[in-house]
Amino acid sequence: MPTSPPVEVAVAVLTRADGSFLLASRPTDKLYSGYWEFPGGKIEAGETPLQALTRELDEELGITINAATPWLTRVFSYPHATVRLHFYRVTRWQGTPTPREQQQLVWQTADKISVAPLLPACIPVLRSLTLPPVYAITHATETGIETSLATIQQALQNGLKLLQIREKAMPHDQLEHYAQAVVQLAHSHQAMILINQDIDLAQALHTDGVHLTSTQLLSLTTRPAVDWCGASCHNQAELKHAEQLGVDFVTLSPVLPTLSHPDMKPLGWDKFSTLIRDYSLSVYALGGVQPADLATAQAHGAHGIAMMRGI
Ligand SMILES: Nc1nc2c([nH]c(=O)n2[C@H]2C[C@H](O)[C@@H](COP(=O)(O)OP(=O)(O)OP(=O)(O)O)O2)c(=O)[nH]1
Repeated sequence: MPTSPPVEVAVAVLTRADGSFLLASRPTDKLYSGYWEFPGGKIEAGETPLQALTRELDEELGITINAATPWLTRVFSYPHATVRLHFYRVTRWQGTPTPREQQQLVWQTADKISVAPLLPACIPVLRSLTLPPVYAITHATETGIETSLATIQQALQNGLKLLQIREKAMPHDQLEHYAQAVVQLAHSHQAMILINQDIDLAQALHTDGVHLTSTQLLSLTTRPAVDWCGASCHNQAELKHAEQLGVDFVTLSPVLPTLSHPDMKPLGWDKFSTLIRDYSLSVYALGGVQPADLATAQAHGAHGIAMMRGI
């Protein structure tokens, strides 16, 4: 029997400055009535996802979108249909969200959801929403350990929440000591810490997980047993494999010319956004990017930016 194409849906993660986002209960006349969901609805013929979202937020909440960036696209199969959800992050709007379809509205944070049940397709997205916009990567072999630890401490004090230890040329003994110090620093600031490549060390030091190299990613057929798993990607094949493996997020690089990989041709923002159009995982733009590039990265579909220098 031929399968029908997925129903295309545009969905808004309407986010306030404090990081909380809006959930709405589904009205009584709809399937899954009473379930909580992100505001949005089906994309009509001839509409782009953003046009549909603009219409839906006006109809459902009486607001006008001022700033929205593409985020994740996830396919989910319900018994009644398969849906493809085009998530947008909406950070600025005009008007106050007001229930226009007898729905209830509630502001929530990803780590503390107080309403239930959620539409099943929304649940995996909550994990992605806990990921911060900046992902820092260490380069202590270059700067020296003391400088690196001082820089990390300062960055943590300034709000850094996600860090990868990537010291490919550091002798193993030294790496263990350095990593121990970084884990302690990160955890004392409620930041997450991943280790590049070394799954055993990541587990031994009670880090939050591992960041796979692209070669390691392609060689794996099952996801490592860690809480958080990131992966480095440079092309479509790696992006696809990361999805199949079920990692939590990826970096895609190099976006711009970068000191650490001077021989690699940068993707540029257009190719970057083409590669991750309709992608289901959070993507950090990496390679030559600076804090000032965050808005550009998000406008091109990135979750955020990853940086070695510039933290
Ligand atoms: N709006 C929204 N829909 C979601 C989410 N998660 C999820 O699986 N869906 C599914 C449920 C539905 O099958 C589909 C959206 O359809 P809908 O019935 O709400 O669409 P609509 O507002 O255009 O309403 P209608 O014209 O069909 O009555 O997407 C979500 O977070 N928000």
